Amino acid sequence: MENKIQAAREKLIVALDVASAAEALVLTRQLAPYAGVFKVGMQLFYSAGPEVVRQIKEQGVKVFLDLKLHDIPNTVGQAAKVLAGLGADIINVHAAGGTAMMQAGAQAVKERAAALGIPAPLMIAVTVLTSVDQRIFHQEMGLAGEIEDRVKTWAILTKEAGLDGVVASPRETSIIRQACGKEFAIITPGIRPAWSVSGDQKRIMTPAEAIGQGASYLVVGRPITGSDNPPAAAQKILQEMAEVL
Ligand SMILES: O=C(O)c1cc(=O)[nH]c(=O)n1[C@@H]1O[C@H](COP(=O)(O)O)[C@@H](O)[C@H]1O
Repeated sequence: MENKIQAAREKLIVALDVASAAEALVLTRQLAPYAGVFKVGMQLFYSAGPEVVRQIKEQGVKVFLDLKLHDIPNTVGQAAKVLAGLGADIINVHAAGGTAMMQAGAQAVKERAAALGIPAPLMIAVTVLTSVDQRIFHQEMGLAGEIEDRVKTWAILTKEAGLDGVVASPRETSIIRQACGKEFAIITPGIRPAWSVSGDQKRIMTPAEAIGQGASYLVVGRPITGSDNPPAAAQKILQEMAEVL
């Protein structure tokens, strides 16, 4: 069981959606025994600045820098180059930006990492956000068909563009795994243990279900960071993941 707990820890990403480096570092210290990766998103990065990436890494954990780049290829390439220099382990863009944009980001990251002599971060594309349901997809975004078909198409495009994986809901994981193979990284937010509230997330699954579908990593934020006892919540989720590994 100890091996399975360790394997589960490598797959658990805690979303540090907090407003300051101080709060992020307290959570990282408390939760590092249970999670191997910590996610710095827009709120934390915009308030604490790039330095927070290094501060979190000093705790001996990996950093997923979730800034979801989405712009013209040149702009994304230049921005990705800067982010690769911060030492993040995972960086992401939006697949909706298209092949040329994803390629520009991926190439810039590889070149910058090679120039610095550091391992290249995983370059990941966000498919359809987990807060989007079929109604929003059709009526507000004006997209036809099923969400899972769009996710599959974008996952294949992502792989063809030379990226390492995608962010998607756990509900699309098995379709992506089938289409893109076992080496392709699938990062799944929208994780809600049976004891937690769904909030703004729409396409959700429990930690055990997401692992059962073949997710490479699970992103969990509020069920852990918003609980009265974050380490206990993280431990409970880790246990649930380990039981099905
Ligand atoms: O790229 C992401 O990480 C992401 C993509 C997505 O489709 N859905 C999604 O929730 N996320 C992120 O995953 C985290 C989920 O947090 P909780 O809903 O609090 O568990 C947030 O930090 C989101 O920004």
